[in-house]
Amino acid sequence: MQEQLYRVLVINPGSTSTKIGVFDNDILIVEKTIRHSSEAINEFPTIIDQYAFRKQTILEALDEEGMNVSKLSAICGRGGLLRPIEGGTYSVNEAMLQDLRKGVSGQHASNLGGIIANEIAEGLNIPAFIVDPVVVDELDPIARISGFSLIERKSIFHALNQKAVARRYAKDKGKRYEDLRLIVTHMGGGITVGVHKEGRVVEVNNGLHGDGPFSPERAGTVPAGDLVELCFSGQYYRHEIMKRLVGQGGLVSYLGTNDAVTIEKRIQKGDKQAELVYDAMAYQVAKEIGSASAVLEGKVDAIILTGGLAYGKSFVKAISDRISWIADVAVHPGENELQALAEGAIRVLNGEETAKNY
Ligand SMILES: Nc1ncnc2c1ncn2[C@@H]1O[C@H](COP(=O)(O)OP(=O)(O)O)[C@@H](O)[C@H]1O
Ligand SMILES: CCCC(=O)OP(=O)(O)O
Repeated sequence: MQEQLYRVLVINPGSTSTKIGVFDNDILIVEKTIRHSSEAINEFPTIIDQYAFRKQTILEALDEEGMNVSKLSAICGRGGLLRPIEGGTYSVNEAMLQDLRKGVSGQHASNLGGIIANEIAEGLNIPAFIVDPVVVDELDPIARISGFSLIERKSIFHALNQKAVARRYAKDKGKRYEDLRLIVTHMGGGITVGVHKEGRVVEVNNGLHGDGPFSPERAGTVPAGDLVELCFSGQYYRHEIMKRLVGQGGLVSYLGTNDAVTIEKRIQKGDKQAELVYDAMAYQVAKEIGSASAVLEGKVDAIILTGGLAYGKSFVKAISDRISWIADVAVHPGENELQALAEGAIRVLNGEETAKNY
């Protein structure tokens, strides 16, 4: 019997890029990454204000590739900051759209994934899905304790790619993901270090506006008392401080750009400040991996480095030199997110799974 062909458009809005792919079943036939400078992104006061710009970017990219959208079977977007939920493929519904528009758990570009997928799908009368959104929550109870009873730690991370890369690593080693103890470090616009203990992410830093290493555009953990003083100094509005932490934090705040490639060039030309800050980011990532290894009591099968920053050889070396004593370091540059989104949609289209309801 001939296999049914499903053509799926996948949409992955990240903080520094919009990535799209078109798949015929699990075969990628079109892939496009559009990078956004921090200036371009910072022109928009809120994430939802980026909606028309991101959607237009996607439609233009499809047009450039000569892709006829009328042949699509479904559209799948990266899921955003919803209420905490278990992993899986979800149909986009009205409750989800409302929460994404509101930013019920915060503001991040991935909130636009489900919204744009739904908008294009509605016009074509086909289903829209999201898969493993950034709020997938498998934290152990102990990991939720922040040390301040009014504030609970949250699971906000690159769930889609961390899970996809971890599963791929297990498969390559001929093992089951559920049998491994891995530390997966996704290094993109945000950086998250997840402790994958036998198939569950029991500990991870909240890479949006919680804690962990600083990243190209996020502040990560900052000294709490000093932050409180700044908030009440009368110098800043709430939204300004938030923007300094998310969007204008990290590399952007020290060096004015979220682009590690530009920073590497500046370092090669002798820019000492760029060298110090870039190495400080590697140092903080290494510290977070060290603390993740304590969660696993030192019994770590492998440390996986992934995301766009994992293309940077000197950056990867600066981390590896500090942590390779813990376990083998596997480098998986870029991400598996487009494939993981397509596979999640196709599992539902071919009846292998039923889409979950939000
Ligand atoms: N070849 C490369 N070398 C070093 N850094 C890179 C390279 N390619 C991309 N990056 C950096 O990776 C970061 C973006 O990672 P990515 O995973 O694409 O982020 P996001 O999905 O959050 O937009 C940027 O700082 C970018 O400059
Ligand atoms: C909100 C956690 C996921 C994240 O930081 O994604 P980007 O690196 O794509 O911004």
